[in-house]
Amino acid sequence: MTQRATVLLHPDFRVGQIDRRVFGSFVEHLGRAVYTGIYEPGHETADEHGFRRDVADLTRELGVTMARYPGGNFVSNYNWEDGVGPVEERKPFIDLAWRTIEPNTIGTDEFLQWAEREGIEPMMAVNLGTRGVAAAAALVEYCNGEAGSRWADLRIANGREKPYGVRLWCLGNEMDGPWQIGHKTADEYGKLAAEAGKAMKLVDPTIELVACGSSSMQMDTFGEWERTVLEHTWDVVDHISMHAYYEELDGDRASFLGSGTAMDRFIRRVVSSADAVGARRRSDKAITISFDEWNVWYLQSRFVGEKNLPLQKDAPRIIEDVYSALDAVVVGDLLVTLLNHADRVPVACLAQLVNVIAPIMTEPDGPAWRQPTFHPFAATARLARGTALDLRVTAPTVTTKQHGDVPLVTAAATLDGTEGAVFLVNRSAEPVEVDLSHPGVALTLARGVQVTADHEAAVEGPDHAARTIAEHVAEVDAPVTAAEPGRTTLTLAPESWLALPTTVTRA
Ligand SMILES: O=[N+]([O-])c1ccc(O[C@@H]2O[C@@H](CO)[C@H](O)[C@H]2O)cc1
Repeated sequence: MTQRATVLLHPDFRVGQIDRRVFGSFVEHLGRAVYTGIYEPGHETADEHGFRRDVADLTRELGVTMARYPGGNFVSNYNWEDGVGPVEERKPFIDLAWRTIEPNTIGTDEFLQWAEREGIEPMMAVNLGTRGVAAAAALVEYCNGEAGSRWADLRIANGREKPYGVRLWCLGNEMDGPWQIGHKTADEYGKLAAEAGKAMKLVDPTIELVACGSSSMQMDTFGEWERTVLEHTWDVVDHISMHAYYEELDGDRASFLGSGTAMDRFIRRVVSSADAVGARRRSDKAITISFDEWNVWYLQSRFVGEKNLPLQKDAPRIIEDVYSALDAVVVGDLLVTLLNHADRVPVACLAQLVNVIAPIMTEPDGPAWRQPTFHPFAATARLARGTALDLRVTAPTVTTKQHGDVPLVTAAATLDGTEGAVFLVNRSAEPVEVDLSHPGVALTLARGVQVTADHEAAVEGPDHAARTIAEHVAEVDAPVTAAEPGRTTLTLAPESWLALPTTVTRA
């Protein structure tokens, strides 16, 4: 018998306004993200600054609103001063995070000017691994200061008069992770982050600060880390970070397809941890979440075994995961989860943008192309505007090894005036009938985008990616099987993600 789910939608039931920064991404000095990724002078599409036009065009098509830089693990041993000033005077150094010789050809100015040209809001991270308060405050002054002080004047001497006005700042990266250069306990990090943040806001009171949360929900210190860090930083920070990567392990497809539920629980737990600190302090402040690293990453199954990286130079090929259509369905489902938490997750970054666990791939001196995961992100960034609606979803569940019971159908909906979008995921291997109930509301569902999962391992290179996309990503009519006033029935394809533009009018 066909499985059924119900989704109740009403324009008055709302989660919250969607912050466009939730469609951010991430450019780290890692592998080929920067060199031969966004930047490759001599490439046939390179602009006058040496940045690849083909990559920038795909970035625009992807709909990325914001980009985090320069790390990631990279930032925890980075001296930002080494990456500014005349390029010919910059010295290479050993990036200890990825054991790569970093030439310092691209630094703060080059990145910020690229982001500005491409209309992307930058999100900068400061080094709280090997450095501290003074270097962090100096970098804010370098980026945002007006003429008349040392670091702002250095920026001007380096050819940039106007302050960049970088609004979002990460206080370090994954400082709870033993792999991090300058790894700290929650107390050590919390105290340092509070002081660095205080100094940074004294330089520019308009900035927003992100404290490091846990590197994943599986960290032994998860929960206690958030509590301790927020106790120290409560008065100075605006957001706490979350990072999560999901992968299919041992062919356990059901758990992998349930990743969005794991992300949902992770968000609820971090919100609870933050609110518990606030409650104890009798504070009305709502700390929000910067989910500044999320994606599918074959981390345990591939990367962890390859962690003893040899020292390399010239932008080595590391962490260049190749994605399947199944991965794309999961990415779409993770976006559904983020939309459903629009009230507490204003900032998120798909990690990363180019070549490194990325929706966009390049060959040096060759083409740039989309991975299957490109499409659910691009469609969501394009369609999800205005307010996220608070849906009521009733769906059959499946018991998974990793996450226990997870629903077989997930959904999100957004509304901007009378224009909206509905996002639906079927995690089951069978078709599912969804009764979309919209009492008192006339709903039209237009042609949208569907991704259906595949069963093959992804193969490197543009040809396989193009074939997978041609076979599994399609523009489709809304799969409506019945409609009556206040109720529309749709059939969702097995293991699929669907985005449909809607118009919503009160009947
Ligand atoms: O679970 N792990 O073993 C693990 C290891 C590294 C790790 O790094 C994070 O992911 C990297 C790639 O985006 C970023 O540079 C860093 O912030 C995140 C998780």
